[in-house]
Formats: sequence, C-alpha cells, structure tokens
Amino acid sequence: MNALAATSRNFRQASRLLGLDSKLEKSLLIPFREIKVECTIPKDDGTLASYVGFRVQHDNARGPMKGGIRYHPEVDNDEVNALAQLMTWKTAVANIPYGGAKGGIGCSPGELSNSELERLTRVFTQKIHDLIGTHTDVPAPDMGTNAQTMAWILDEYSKFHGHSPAIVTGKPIDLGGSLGRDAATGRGVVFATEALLAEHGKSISGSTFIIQGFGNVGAWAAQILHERGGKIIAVGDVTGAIKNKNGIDIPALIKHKNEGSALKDFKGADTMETKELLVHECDVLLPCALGGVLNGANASDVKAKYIIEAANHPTDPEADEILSKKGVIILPDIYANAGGVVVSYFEWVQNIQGFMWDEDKVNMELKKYMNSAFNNIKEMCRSQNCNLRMGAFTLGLSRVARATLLRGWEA
Ligand SMILES: NC(=O)C1=CN([C@@H]2O[C@H](COP(=O)(O)OP(=O)(O)OC[C@H]3O[C@@H](n4cnc5c(N)ncnc54)[C@H](O)[C@@H]3O)[C@@H](O)[C@H]2O)C=CC1
Ligand SMILES: O=C(O)CCC(=O)C(=O)O
Repeated sequence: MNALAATSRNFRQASRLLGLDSKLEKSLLIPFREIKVECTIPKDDGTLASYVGFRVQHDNARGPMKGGIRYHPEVDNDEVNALAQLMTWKTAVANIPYGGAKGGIGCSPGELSNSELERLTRVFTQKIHDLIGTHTDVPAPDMGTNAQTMAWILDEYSKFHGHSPAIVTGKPIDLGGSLGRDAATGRGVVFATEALLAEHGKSISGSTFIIQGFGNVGAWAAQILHERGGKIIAVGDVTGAIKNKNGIDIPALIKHKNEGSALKDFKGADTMETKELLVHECDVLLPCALGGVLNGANASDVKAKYIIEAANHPTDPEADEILSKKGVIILPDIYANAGGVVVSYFEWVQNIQGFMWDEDKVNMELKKYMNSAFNNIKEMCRSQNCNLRMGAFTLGLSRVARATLLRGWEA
C-alpha cells in the first residue's frame, strides 16, 4: 500500500471512531493546494538537468501550513501528499497553531555538488515563492535537506519579499535559527520514549535500543538515549548496519560518521545484514529513516516490544495489524517525531518577536509540549477505547475538525 493510501486509511478509521460527518471527512482529506514545478539547472559540467519539485499544502484551519522539504529519489506527488496530511494531524496533536504542508524534490542529494544543490534550491524557491509565506506556509528541513538548504531558501525568498527570517525554520542560528532545533526531533523522540516506557514501569537506562537511520533524527536520538544510560545495540543507515550487544559507543560513532566514514567501518561494532536490523532482538526499535520499512514481509519477525516511529509512516497498515496482534506497542509518528515541528514553532515565534530564547528554555518547553500531547493521546485512547495510533489520529483530527467548523464550514 502506498503512503497516501495508508495515511488516508488511518484518517478514515479515526474519522469513523469520532463519527465525523461524511462530507466534512471528505473535505478534510482533500489538500488545499498541490504544487508541481520543473526545476532546471546547469550542472557543474555545463549540461542541463531537470528535477521535479512538489509542495503540497494540506490544511490551514488551525494556522499557517507547516512542514519540511525532502530531497530524495523516491519523492513523488503521492508521497508528499501523504506527508503533508500527516503534518496537519501532527501539528494538531502537538497543539501548535499550524496546519500541514510538505515539499520535496525528486533527486539524489548525495550525487549533487554543493553548488548544484544551491542552484536547485534557489530555482525551486523562485517557482514557489508566491505560494509560501511567513503567515501562509513555512518550510523546514526533512530528509536530505538541512540548515544550509533553509538558508538558501531564506535568501532567495527575501530577494522577492524583503528580509524574511520567519519564512523557514531549521535555519542556521546566525540567520535567526533557534537554539535546540537541530536536536529537537531526536530530543522529542527521547521525551516520547521516556513517557511511554514510564507508563509500562520501564526506563531508558534499563532498555536496549535499535536505530535505523543515523542522520539528523537518528543520530540525535541515539546521542540523547546514550546520555541517559540507554544501551544502543545496533544502528543502520543507507550504507549498512552494525551491532554490539554490550552497547555501541555513540559519541565515537558520531565522530566516525562526521569524519566521513561509513558505519560498517566503525571499529567498535560488528557488521550485520541490513535486513536483520529491524528484526533483531531488542526492547525498543526506532525507525529513523524511510517510510514503509515495517511491512507484511518483515512484521511477523519483529522482536522489539516497543516501536517508536521517529520516521514518518515507517509502519504500513499490514504491519500495524500484525504487530498489534503480537502485542507490540507502537508510538505513532504524528506524536513521536513532533519535537522538530514544535521547536520550529518556537523558532518562528522568536523570529516574529525578534527575541531569542536560551537553549534550556527551548528544551524545557519542548518537554512540556511532548508530555502534554502524550497525556492528551492517552485520554483519547481511554475515551475511544483505541490504540495509540488511533488515539493520536482522533486527537489531531478532532482539533482540526473543530477549527474547521468554528471558521464556518459549509457542506
Ligand atoms: N529532520 C526533522 O526535523 C524531521 C524528520 N522526520 C523524519 O525522520 C526521518 C529521517 O529524517 P532526517 O533524519 O531528517 O533525514 P537525514 O537525511 O538527516 O537522515 C536520513 C538517514 O536515513 C538513512 N537512510 C536512508 N535510506 C535508508 C535505507 N534505505 N535504509 C536505512 N537507512 C536509510 C540515511 O543513511 C540517513 O542516515 C524521515 O522520515 C523524516 O521525514 C520527522 C520529523 C522531523
Ligand atoms: O519543522 C517543521 O516545520 C516540519 C518538520 C517535518 O517535516 C516533520 O515533522 O515531518
């Protein structure tokens, strides 16, 4: 099942649980606007190359639309549509005053030079600058993009609209980025993990973890789990996977990666088959890379007791059903990885106020938002008699539906 079908299925299930009016249900699913642009750039060798860029603006009932921009070869309209929809429910679950959007360009960022990436980002921004805005749609980083990408968007957008630091979040600190945003998604994942484990009488320091993806989200989650005494026994990325049953030295692994070396060449662990990573024995599994990695082909072999969805839609509906029958507890993406967009909200607020917060305040506020969302989801689970995914979806959906009705929706 593709990402859009899977996301829409979860949405419909939540809508039925809430007993939403069928016309309202239909209207909430349809995106506000779908943008598709051709981005043609000169390559360093003088040839021309063209890439397709997308921005899907899903819903703005609760505020400006918000969501990352992904550079990855698998980016297509359906994938971006699904991710935009997830952002609408995620911002509502986190209870921040935003709607949802997502963007992306179908490209392999690792195969483009820095100057090619800059040209591509600037051309993409030129094509969409009239349709995004500080109070309409605010992009941020996602897979394959980072603070530098946001700096290029800010600069290009500002040529048309004047200096506009709040047009993107996740930008460099020197351009108005927030302290703590780089680590925020990983830190939020750790707060979420802590809350879930505590519910079950467990702790980070008494648990073993496996992490798929060692980029922004995976590496920060690993580092913070490690600082809190968690034992990370296996890690994988696009280049391979490694394991050490005594726990991997995460600061050393981050240093190794930052020196440009592949995971499999890390001396403090043994290599393992990448397909074994997700089904290896552990307490907590954290998918921090692509969508759909837990599916009908591997779900019945998963041995983790808890899955924290740090990636967006890592579990497809077939796997969801198999895992739930096995008693595996899944903390859904629209809550588990919301720390990034929560601190993006803090960044936007700081830009609008022209006042910078210190990092302790950012992290403390992030913890408050994550804990409050967790408690709200648990209340929904109790009142709807449902699992955590449906608890999060019904929470997000009910908030968006209420805002839509209050604004005067008519069938
Ligand atoms: N960056 C952010 O603030 C947020 C990111 N997310 C989600 O978290 C996930 C990861 O995003 P980032 O860490 O930002 O991306 P990133 O580009 O920094 O890192 C991605 C990681 O995934 C690995 N990867 C890629 N393909 C893989 C494969 N086939 N098998 C195993 N590993 C693979 C890469 O090697 C890399 O380590 C995505 O699903 C993204 O949508 C969610 C919320 C916020
Ligand atoms: O920080 C943001 O605005 C969006 C982050 C994002 O794309 C996500 O949560 O999936």
